[in-house]
Amino acid sequence: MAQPSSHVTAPLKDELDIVIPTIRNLDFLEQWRPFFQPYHLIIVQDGDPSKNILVPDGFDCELYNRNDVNRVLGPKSSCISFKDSACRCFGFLVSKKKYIFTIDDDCFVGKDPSGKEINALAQHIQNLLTPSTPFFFNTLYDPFREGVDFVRGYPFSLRGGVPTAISHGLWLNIPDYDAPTQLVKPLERNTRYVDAVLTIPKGTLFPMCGMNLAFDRELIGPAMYFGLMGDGQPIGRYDDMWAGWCAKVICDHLSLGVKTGLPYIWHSKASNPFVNLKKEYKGIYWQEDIIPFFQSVVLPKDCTTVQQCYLELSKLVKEKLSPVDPYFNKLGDAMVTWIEAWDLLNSPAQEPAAPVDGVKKN
Ligand SMILES: O=c1ccn([C@@H]2O[C@H](COP(=O)(O)OP(=O)(O)O[C@H]3O[C@@H](CO)[C@H](O)[C@H]3O)[C@@H](O)[C@H]2O)c(=O)[nH]1
Ligand SMILES: [Mn+2]
Repeated sequence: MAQPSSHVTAPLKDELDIVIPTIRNLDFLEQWRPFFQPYHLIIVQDGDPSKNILVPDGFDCELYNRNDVNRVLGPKSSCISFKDSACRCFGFLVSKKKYIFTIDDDCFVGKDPSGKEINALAQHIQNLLTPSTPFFFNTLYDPFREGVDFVRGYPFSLRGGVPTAISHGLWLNIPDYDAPTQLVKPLERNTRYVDAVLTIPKGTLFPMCGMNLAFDRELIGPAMYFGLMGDGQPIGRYDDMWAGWCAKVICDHLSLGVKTGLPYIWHSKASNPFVNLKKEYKGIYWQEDIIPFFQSVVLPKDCTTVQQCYLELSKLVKEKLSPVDPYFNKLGDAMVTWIEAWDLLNSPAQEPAAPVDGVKKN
């Protein structure tokens, strides 16, 4: 039984937007109502814009469909994917808030081992508001959690940590497996609740999943581009992975932190593994070249903003990865278009975007 909304806190309710990419009705919001109702939702409707997406009453939300994306961005809309969850990054563009929480519409409220419902949003906020420790590993995990601290031998000069840019949550029930793994393990369910939050060490990449993810938009927003995926592209379902690799390299360069672990959500996967295999198979072998590329990236010292780092990265993507496939030339150009769109929509003079074809509901 969901907690009555009167008993649920709503930290940062005016500084955080919830971004949901969707191709289906959003009934799942009923279960999240106690946790999400105080917040503003940005819904990015993918696929056919003429399809009517039902949103439960009582949520403060704006819904953007593809017609809105094209209207708001004009020719720059070419950088926003179509028919892939990558479209969610349009919501990151149009938000005006400091924090973003993005969640998939087949993710539900999880329960911790005591049976208590998990307020995933509050845990992400706790992760983002406390420092990360990428330069020296704390063996008792996140030292800024209640009841934990730095262990003996941890340099005092490093105990201040660094600002946290990304909070990566996990999933009970259906784990975020790639299609081959899901095909050979169709019945595997994640029942393991690990009560830990870890900073991902500097110099280490990780597979960022977009289904239960929060980030500080002012610290790392311009790097959270989910790439060119889906319709018309040779690859899909690597949207969040691409953003995670780019963002982690930039976080390392700018001394920002990335945390993974709590909170858990309950994932009841809606997609088909055979369809997924067709979308992601190129990514499965391309990533054997992509990962060494990101591991080798050294950004110039004079890159001091996320945008500068990202534009430098786009040049390296075109130079180093286009021999893997010409797609990376197109992706490198789309990365530049994304930054142009980001700077356009986030310049002080810019009026906030608003859906016209989509709907604004209060
Ligand atoms: O063409 C599409 C397909 C889906 N969406 C929306 O995106 C999310 C994720 O879709 P779904 O839950 O069906 O996919 P999964 O296989 O469970 O998860 C994948 O999605 C990414 C994580 O977010 C990652 O690639 C995989 O983990 C839902 O909200 C769909 O409605 C879409 O917008 N367009
Ligand atoms: Mn899913």
